[in-house]
Amino acid sequence: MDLQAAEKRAQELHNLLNQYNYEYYVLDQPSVPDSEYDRLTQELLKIEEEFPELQTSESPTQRVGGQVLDAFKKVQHNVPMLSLANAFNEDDLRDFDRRVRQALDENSYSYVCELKIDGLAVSLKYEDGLFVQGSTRGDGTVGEDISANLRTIRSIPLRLREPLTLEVRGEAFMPKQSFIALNAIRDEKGEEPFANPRNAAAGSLRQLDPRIAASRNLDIFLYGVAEAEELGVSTHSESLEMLERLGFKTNNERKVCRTIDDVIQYVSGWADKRPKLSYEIDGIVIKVNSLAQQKELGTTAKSPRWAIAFKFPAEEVVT
Ligand SMILES: NC(=O)c1cnc(N)c2cc(Br)sc12
Repeated sequence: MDLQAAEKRAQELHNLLNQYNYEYYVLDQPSVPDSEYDRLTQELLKIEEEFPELQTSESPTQRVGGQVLDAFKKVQHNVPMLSLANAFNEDDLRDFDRRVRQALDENSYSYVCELKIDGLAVSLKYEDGLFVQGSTRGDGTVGEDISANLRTIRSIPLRLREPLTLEVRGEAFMPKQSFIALNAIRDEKGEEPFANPRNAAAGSLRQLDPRIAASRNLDIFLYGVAEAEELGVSTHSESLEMLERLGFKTNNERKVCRTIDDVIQYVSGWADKRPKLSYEIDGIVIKVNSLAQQKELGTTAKSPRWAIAFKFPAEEVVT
């Protein structure tokens, strides 16, 4: 096989492996057995061994780098990663709604309710559809570059289904079963167990050796697009649909609520459903759906006026 033929076959294998990875890790609906995925991966590794110039960073074989970092670089967030004000009861939610209604010129607005994933907030940057950088929230304006660790999360696409340049936000987390298994291994090794899945996810993503992060079965839900209005999106619901169209994993437990009464009903419905989830949540995020109204409401020094987090009490993890 000459370089031109190798390049053509490598591109075919990238497309196949990216699609199968998407089906398995994002849709949870694999269309081929693992053996087929492994066979194609071996074929690509063989081509890259024979033609090293084809072993590019976007290759599906390059999710886990071998280089151990000395430290994490700092990353400036051009669009600040905000934190949410908290609500703890129905009165807090009604106060929030009253503030929204008073601040908006018009009375017609709706909310989107989403599960508040108990993990680590991260930002992912793509250029022309290729994953170029991933970072932690940090203090909201400066985070740490953990690209090498985030690349190991199989539900994060290395190449989007459209060649867009954009930044997306989400929550990386450790599924409950992975957390239990990890602590069992740590216990056998006489190591300190992680207190909860959130700490385990944060500890895993702060490893300087990406092979450790790769071994921790981390996952992610994306829930925001920075500067979505510039991409022709007018509501948060449409942002989530765009994320899905691009190949990201989103959390489908979400509801558009026309009134705060609907929000309260949705929130109260989730309190006792948490144990059934395969991941931990610590509340429900409620956002004004219209991006124009979000802009009209603006933000305080660190939190948006157009969103609030209803917090549940800490969940007891079954060990
Ligand atoms: N769906 C969401 O907006 C969402 C889910 N889970 C989280 N931990 C967070 C945190 C912020 Br800040 S937003 C958000």
